[in-house]
Order: sequence, then structure tokens, then C-alpha cells
Amino acid sequence: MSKFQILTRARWRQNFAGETYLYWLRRRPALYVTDPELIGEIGRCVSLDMGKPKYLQKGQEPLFGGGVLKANGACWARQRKVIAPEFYMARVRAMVQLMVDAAQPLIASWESRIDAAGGAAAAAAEVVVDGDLRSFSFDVISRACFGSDYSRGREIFLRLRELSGLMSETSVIFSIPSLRHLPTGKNRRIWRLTGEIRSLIMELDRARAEVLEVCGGDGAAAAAAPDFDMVSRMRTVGMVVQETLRLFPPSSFVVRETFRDMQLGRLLAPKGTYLFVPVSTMHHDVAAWGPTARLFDPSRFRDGVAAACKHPQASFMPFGLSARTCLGQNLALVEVKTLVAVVLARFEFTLSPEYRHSPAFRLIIEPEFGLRLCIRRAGGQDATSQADTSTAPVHSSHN
Ligand code: HEM
Repeated sequence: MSKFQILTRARWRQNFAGETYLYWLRRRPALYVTDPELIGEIGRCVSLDMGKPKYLQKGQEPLFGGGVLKANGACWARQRKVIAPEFYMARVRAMVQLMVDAAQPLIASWESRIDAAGGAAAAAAEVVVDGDLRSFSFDVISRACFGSDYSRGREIFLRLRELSGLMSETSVIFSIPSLRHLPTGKNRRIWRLTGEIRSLIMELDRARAEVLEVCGGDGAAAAAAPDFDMVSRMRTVGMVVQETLRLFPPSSFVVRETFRDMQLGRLLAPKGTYLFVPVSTMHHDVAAWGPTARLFDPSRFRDGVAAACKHPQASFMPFGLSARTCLGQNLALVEVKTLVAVVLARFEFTLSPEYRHSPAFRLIIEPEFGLRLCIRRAGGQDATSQADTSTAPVHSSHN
């Protein structure tokens, strides 16, 4: 679905359709669901008679094959049963050191760029960090799956990335550079959002203070590499991650298909109905999150998700719903918190003046023009006073 279609749909829904409405995709009924009660019903359904739409299996076959992400029925249940234990928290707990190791190339690359920019305490390198972050997560999953032979895993993920890029190429109309300075409605929105996203970066200062407190660094002295227990204690970092996933959920829809007639609360969904739950819309809903719904405010998660919004199951679902909820959730959360802790202990970030805020709907939601940051060494450190996080001790007794 293009951005134009999404916008048109949002306006159309506002003006004519209401919260939950039925439409037709060719000859198939499709239900666009924003009613929290109905989302709750979908969430409670553990029957194999509801699953991932078959069109997804066909359309994304080269990327996902018959894997757990798109499979259904007994085939899905078998795969999920085998894979799930690999992502239990006890397993993820033991992966923190490999995450710290996987962050070393990224740290080395940013440091060498700062050196190239002059190396002094105030020197800043301008970096489009998307590729580095992607490489980091490829490395984590490769090291977790392939152990010492992780470079093979990396090759696989690089090719998967290329494939997913090919499968989600956007229209050239949206990428003519000279149009970016025109005061069109879209550009004005981009400029406003760019301002808002700066507050996201500012929030990192509080997160850094917490990282240094937990890991024992003070900006000039070396911080220890984080272990699982340290990462678990970083509440501000956790709230920043939650708020980021709320405002920019990578997966924009939870989608299902009914494989027989199904009763969902007061609603009868005939066999073959598509159900679309718009994650991003629910995450920005003022009725659930209050008037600050569109602002970046991690402190809303101070007392947990249930206290942050109405209908938590329907209002906050970055990892999807119930039986099909993301298997990698534990890994993803620990991984991102570990990386944030590692980089905040060493670097300071500001948004590049060149950054343009434009979350783009590809296979997942991504920054359309890249995440461009200015990176400096933290706390006026020079190249010699930094911790070697790769060899710093890891304190967890569970490794
Ligand atoms: C921030 C990172 C991530 C986000 C936001 C995310 C989000 C999601 C979402 C929304 C779904 C679909 C859930 C549904 O349909 O209800 C999903 C499924 C899945 N995710 Fe993730 N995911 C993330 C990272 C990961 C990682 C790191 C892994 C594994 C290494 C992973 C493995 C899976 C699997 C296997 C499924 C399919 C589960 C099933 O259908 O039974 N995810 N994820």
C-alpha cells in the first residue's frame, strides 16, 4: 500500500467510515478493525482456524518461504513449538555478551569517522546510521545462530536485506530530490516532525545518565560493558525504547485471515475474511493515549503499559497479538537496550541538519531518507580515555 493510499484511507475513515468498517479486496471481505473490543477478541483467539492471510504467503514467498512468520495450521504450530524456547529470556540472558561483541565494529567505525573529522573532543562525524544498526542486528542473530562461523549467517542476512529491498521498492515520484524544499503539505509535515524528532534525541541525555550510573562510568572514566542484570535495571532506556516502538512501530498492521466462519464477539466473520488491525493508528489514538498521543514522552510508561493507556492489548502492540505474537520479542528488546547502553556510554548524538523525518512504509516502517546523526565522543573524552567494552568484564552469573 502506498503512502498516498494510507493517507486517503485515513481521511476517508475519518469522514465516512468510522472506527471499524468492511470493504472488499477483489471478492474477499476485509475488515479494518480499530474497535478495542474486537481487537481483544482477535487477540484472545488461539484457534488454528485464524492465521496469516494466504496472499502474504504467495506474495512474500521468496523472502519468507514456508517459515513460521507466514505459515498456518499444524505446520506453523510445529515450527513455533521448536523455535520458541530459543527465545526464552533465560537464553536471551546469555546472549548479552555476544551483543556487546557485535557492537564493536559499529563503535570502531564511528570512532574512526570521528578521528577523520579531527578527533578532538568536540569533533563530530555525520553518519547515516541505518546500515550500521542493520549490520549490528544481522551480526547478533548470526552469532546467536551460527556461533563462531557467524560470517556465513551475515552473508545470508545481507542477501535477505537485498531481497526485501527489491520487494518493497517505492515509486520514483516520491524520491525526486528537488521537490524536498517546496512548501507542500507533505514537506511541511516532514519539517514539523523533524522538529519533534529532535526531542527524541534530547531524551537520550537522560538515558545516558542512567547508563553511566548503572555501568559505573562518569563520562571521563571507562564504563563497564553492560550485562543482562545491568540492562534490566535501565528503566529510562526501557521507556525510551517502548515510546519509540509506540510512535514508530516497525510493523504497521497485524493481519489475519479466517479459515472458517468465526464468531468474534458480536461479529460473525465468514470464512476467508481478512482482518486488518492498524498498529500505528492504535498507537497514536488520542482516545487511548490522551492529548499527548503524538508527542514523544517516554515517561508515560513509568508505571507500565497498562497504566499508560486505555485498552493496553489493543492500544500497544508493536510485537503483534496473542498466539502469533513476535517470537523474537525478548531478544529484540534486550538487543536494542544493550546497544543503546553501549553507544550512550561512549558517544553523544545530535540530529544532523540534513535529517528529514519521513517514516516510510516498506516491508516494515523505516526512515525513508536514512537516520542521519552527528556523533561525538561522550563527555569531552579523547580517543585514549574510552572503555574497551569488548574486553570489559561481564558480571552476569548466567552467561
Ligand atoms: C523491534 C524488533 C521487532 C519487532 C517490532 C517485531 C514485530 C513483530 C510482529 C508485529 C510480528 C507479527 C505478530 C502478529 O502477527 O501478531 C512478529 C512476528 C515474528 N517475529 Fe518479530 N519483531 C521484531 C524482532 C524480531 C526478532 C529479532 C526476531 C527473531 C530473531 C523475530 C521473530 C519473529 C517471528 C519468528 C515471528 C512469527 C511468529 C508467529 O507467526 O508465530 N522478531 N514480529
